[in-house]
Amino acid sequence: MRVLVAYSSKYGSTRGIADRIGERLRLAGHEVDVERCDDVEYPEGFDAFVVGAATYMFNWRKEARRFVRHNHELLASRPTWLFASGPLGTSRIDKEGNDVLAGAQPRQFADYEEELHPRGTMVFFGALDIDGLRGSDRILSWMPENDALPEGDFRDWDAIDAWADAVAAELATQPA
Ligand SMILES: Cc1cc2nc3c(=O)[nH]c(=O)nc-3n(C[C@H](O)[C@H](O)[C@H](O)COP(=O)(O)O)c2cc1C
Repeated sequence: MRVLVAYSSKYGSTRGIADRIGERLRLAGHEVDVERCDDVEYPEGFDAFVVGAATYMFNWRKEARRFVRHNHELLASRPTWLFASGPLGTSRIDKEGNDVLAGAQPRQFADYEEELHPRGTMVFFGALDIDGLRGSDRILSWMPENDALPEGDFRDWDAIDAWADAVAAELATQPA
């Protein structure tokens, strides 16, 4: 199947996740393009979609939201998966005993579940390099390190691979 992995990444860590998902789908025999959401020229040419973006201040990045808005009918009519990257740290459970990844779903996903009926949605741990922050994000570098935004690369490649392999397996069952 021809699969588009469309992503929106501010500092590059989500792009890395998108590239990795693309590689896994290719390994499973699919024909895959990995493109920034704003660079996608002909989405109609793909049979299936994986759309992913980083979460900032509880929102999926605007570029990805725009991509979904512009391609709403297409995404709703073909197999589509959504992912977000964001939470930082290694713990799956927070101090209150809540599931960190479930709690980090971007606000938009609830609506997308209703409107697009994606085959799956997923949240992956992200990465943060305080020294690399730009503009107003730099406010974080003036704050003492806190539990919510610890610095480091927390991307869980095993979880990413497992999810991508499940997507690939489901695509393999689709009629060509
Ligand atoms: C200013 C700022 C706000 C953030 N807000 C959130 C948030 O609301 N939820 C979340 O899960 N992660 C949040 N993060 C973490 C980022 O989503 C994480 O660093 C992500 O991996 C960045 O992806 P990128 O490198 O593709 O831009 C925030 C990070 C920064 C710097």
